[in-house]
Amino acid sequence: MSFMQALKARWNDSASLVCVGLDPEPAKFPTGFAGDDEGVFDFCRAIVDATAEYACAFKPQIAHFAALGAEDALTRLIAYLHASHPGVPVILDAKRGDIGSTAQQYAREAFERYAADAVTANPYLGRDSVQPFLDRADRGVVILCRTSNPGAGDLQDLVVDGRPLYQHVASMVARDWNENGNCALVVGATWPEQLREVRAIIGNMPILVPGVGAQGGDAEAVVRNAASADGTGLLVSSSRAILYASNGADFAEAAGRAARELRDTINAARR
Ligand SMILES: O=c1ccn([C@@H]2O[C@H](COP(=O)(O)O)[C@@H](O)[C@H]2O)c(=O)[nH]1
Repeated sequence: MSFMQALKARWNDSASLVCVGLDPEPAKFPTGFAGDDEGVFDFCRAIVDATAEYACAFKPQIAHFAALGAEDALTRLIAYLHASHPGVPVILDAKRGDIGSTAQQYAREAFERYAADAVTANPYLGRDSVQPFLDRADRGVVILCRTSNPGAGDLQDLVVDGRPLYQHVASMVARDWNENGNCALVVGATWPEQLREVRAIIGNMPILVPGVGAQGGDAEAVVRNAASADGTGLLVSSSRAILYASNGADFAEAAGRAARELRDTINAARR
């Protein structure tokens, strides 16, 4: 099954548009979890088991593992996700993109080494820098369009031929890059107006929406402005607000509760 087929099936089966972000930060772990490979894996596994029921996808952020030298934990975590929660797609948030020969290695890293179902990619270098990902029709390519951070507009809003650059990215991906039907876009929850504009450009293509929770985005506005015609089309991603909902012994239950509450907030807005 391809990433897009798996995502559609999971939206349906879970009745959830929540993507649980996995950004391990040992300083925020509860007592008893070390910052080494073992501790990172054990913490993330507990979070995954507590939240899978409410998740349409998981999104491990590669820098949070690599900075700790915990790449083995990431490999084991994705293998664990596939084995214990089959059917829940895994998006590796790596924001890759480089000249073709290097991009090929990034594609191998995401899809062979880590066995991710999809990867985030940066379109700044142009189509050839993303082509090795696009060529993998069975895997997803989630392309940065209008990011959630405060400085997103510095470059992404620059007006080119009468419209902002992020709208060109949206059009180009929807019209030209999505030949294999395996593309999605990233648009931050912190920009509801831009979400609405992007949805109008791209039809039903999925949008990964980080920025609810710790970054303050409004989940209801995300759904109102950017759900697709059938009420899906979104992966509303939250990391810290779920992972660190409690740093006590109840951390996993608190994470499950936070994921469930986000799912319910989103679903109330879908009706
Ligand atoms: O525009 C973007 C693209 C990616 N991210 C990533 O999502 C999570 C957000 O974490 P929170 O704790 O829910 O704020 C993180 O991994 C970012 O690297 C993003 O925030 N914005």
